Amino acid sequence: MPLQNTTPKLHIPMIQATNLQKAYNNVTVLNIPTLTVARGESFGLVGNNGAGKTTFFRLVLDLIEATNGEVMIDGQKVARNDRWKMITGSFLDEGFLIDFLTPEEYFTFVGKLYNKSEGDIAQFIETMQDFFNGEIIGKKKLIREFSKGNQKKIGIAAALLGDPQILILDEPFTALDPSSQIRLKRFLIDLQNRLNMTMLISSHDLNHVTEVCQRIVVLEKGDMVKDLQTNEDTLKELEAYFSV
Ligand SMILES: Nc1ncnc2c1ncn2[C@@H]1O[C@H](COP(=O)(O)OP(=O)(O)OP(=O)(O)O)[C@@H](O)[C@H]1O
Repeated sequence: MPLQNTTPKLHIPMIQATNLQKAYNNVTVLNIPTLTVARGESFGLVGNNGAGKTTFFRLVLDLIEATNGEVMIDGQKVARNDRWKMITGSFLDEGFLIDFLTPEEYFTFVGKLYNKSEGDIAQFIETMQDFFNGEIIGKKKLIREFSKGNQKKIGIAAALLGDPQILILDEPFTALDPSSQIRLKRFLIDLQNRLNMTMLISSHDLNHVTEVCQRIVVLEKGDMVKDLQTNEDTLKELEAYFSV
């Protein structure tokens, strides 16, 4: 057997950013000298509007090109190959959806990308029923006809359809009703505990993000200004930081 197949990868960080910079019109909007996310870590990203959170996620997912530096997932440069895509699930915004399909058609489409059978997809939908709260399946509506919150649920579910090792969600709690926010929190914590899933989650809600993430990084104008292991003081520390 070739050596690379027998070498355990456990020592390689799940996500590694090195000298990562993004500039628009010569203005740097993100500057991360080095950042490592370990396997199974739940990583929360907070920061005011325009701090660079979505830009960072777009760079991690190779949706935009870095001005300098690189991101590696599972030891592979995201900008050089596709293998990391099979272990990465993500939902940043409704641009990820195909909104002229019904949710069922969309899940079938995404499931096929991950070689899922019809039975696998039906079983997956069943596991999401609590999160969907009876509002998504069997409605005979196109995704574009659903509310923003329900579109978000469809996108988050689709991100999980390929059994990812890494889940990247941009502001997943925004637009969800309070019951759905609580269900989503429980669901994410369960995925961490049961599957050791690595998570990157941005949020403007300091309560939610500190409940769900073991580590919180604060971005300010593109710079990482805090990197905290979550404990009982973290919420207070963040509230103090953001209070004006
Ligand atoms: N395509 C673009 N062209 C020019 N500037 C851009 C572009 N995309 C993002 N920016 C700028 O990059 C900066 C970071 O934006 P980004 O969307 O990453 O912030 P964010 O932290 O996700 O903000 P929010 O909390 O408002 O969603 C902002 O100043 C934004 O105006």
